[in-house]
Formats: sequence, C-alpha cells, structure tokens
Amino acid sequence: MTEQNPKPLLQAQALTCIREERILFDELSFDVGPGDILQIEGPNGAGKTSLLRILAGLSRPYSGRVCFNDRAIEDVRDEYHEALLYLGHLPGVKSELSAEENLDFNLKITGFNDAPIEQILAKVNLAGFEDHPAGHLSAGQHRRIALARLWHTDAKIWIVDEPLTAIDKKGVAELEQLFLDHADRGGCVILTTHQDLQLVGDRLKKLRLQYHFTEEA
Ligand SMILES: Nc1ncnc2c1ncn2[C@@H]1O[C@H](COP(=O)(O)OP(=O)(O)OP(=O)(O)O)[C@@H](O)[C@H]1O
Repeated sequence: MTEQNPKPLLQAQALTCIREERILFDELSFDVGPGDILQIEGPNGAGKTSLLRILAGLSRPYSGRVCFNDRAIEDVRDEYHEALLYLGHLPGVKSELSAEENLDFNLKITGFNDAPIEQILAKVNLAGFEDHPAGHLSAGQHRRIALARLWHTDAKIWIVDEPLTAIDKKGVAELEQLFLDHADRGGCVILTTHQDLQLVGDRLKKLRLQYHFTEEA
C-alpha cells in the first residue's frame, strides 16, 4: 500500500463462478487498492483465468459484481476500459506479423498512434528482432511482444494472466521491477503465476483458489 487505507480501485463483491456445473469460487470478495500487487494462486483448473476474465469484464459471474471506483463495471464500461490493461494468457500476437507490426497494432487499438515502437521493443530485449515475424521467434520472445504493452500504457489497473510463462530469469526480474514501479505510482497489478516472485516480496498479497470437485466426482 502506498498510503494508509486508500480507497480501493477494484472491488470483487461476493463473486460466484460456475463452469460445467462445478463451482469454481463462491461468494469471493476482496479489494485491490492503489499500490497493491495481488497474485492469484491455485492449482490448474481452480479458476484463476476465469476470475481474471470476470475482473476484466470479459465474462460475467454467476452472481456478485465487480466495482471500479465504487461503481459496477457494467455501468462505467468506457471509464473502466480506459483504466484497464488486460493481458490474457494467450498473448494476442499474430504469427505472420513482425514484432514491430504486432506491437504497433496493439498500441494503436488502445489509442497510441505514435508510440516509440523500437524503444519499447528494446526494453523487452527484442532489439534486432523488430522485423522478424512473430511466428519465427521463441516462445519467450513471442510473449515479450505482448508484454511490451506494459511499458507503454496509462492504465492504472493491470490484469495479467501468467505473464512470466516462458520468460527467462532476467526478464522475470525486469517485469517484477516494472510491477513495483507501477504500484509505487499508485497503480495496481493482479496477476496469476505459478512462480514465486522474488523482488516483489513483502509488497505481494496472495489470494489462493482451491480446486473444488463436483459432488459426483
Ligand atoms: N468458457 C468456459 N466454458 C466452460 N468451462 C470453462 C470455460 N472457461 C473455463 N472453463 C472451465 O473452468 C475451469 C477453470 O478454468 P480456468 O482456466 O479458470 O482455470 P485456471 O486456474 O486458470 O487453470 P490453469 O492454472 O490451468 O491455467 C476448468 O475446468 C475449465 O475447463
């Protein structure tokens, strides 16, 4: 937290999610405030991605609601959209486009028409790979193209699904530092990862989802 009890940016209020007749989580409530870095943990299939998608407004909970600045996100859709950067676990990178074209496209759809693409790609260690088709890059480099958006955004709320997958140690440390800097500026980060975060350390809050079996299982 950057200050004592700041007003939450995002509130999960009694969220229940059911998929294929299985309750993933039931009446889940938590707040995320400026300066928070929240790691959602849990085994495969526990519902981490489902929770992130609900928080991002991409899918609806069975019951409960998500609030941004005390308002249901459905009621402040445009405002929320502006405040949010969501990066799903499928990176949204087109194999046939180059690293530069992909980033340029992703930034343009979020309103950045003149972003310094080369500089941003250099920050994610893709200098020299700007013209390479994403499909010819490694899994980690592919993911770095998607992650590059984090280095050029005004969004306060970052929701990122498994950002560290396929990223090497140095890249993980750089990302952790970026998350810390963002939190220090009053933003928040909600992420899933199966890795232990080293740098973020005591700034980190954790929320653990359990795997609930169906009654028949
Ligand atoms: N759109 C959907 N329709 C039906 N079932 C779904 C849908 N999305 C997810 N599920 C189911 O919900 C459960 C939780 O999936 P989810 O991807 O949220 O888990 P996760 O905790 O992110 O898992 P992992 O660690 O493997 O990424 C899974 O059993 C999955 O099959």
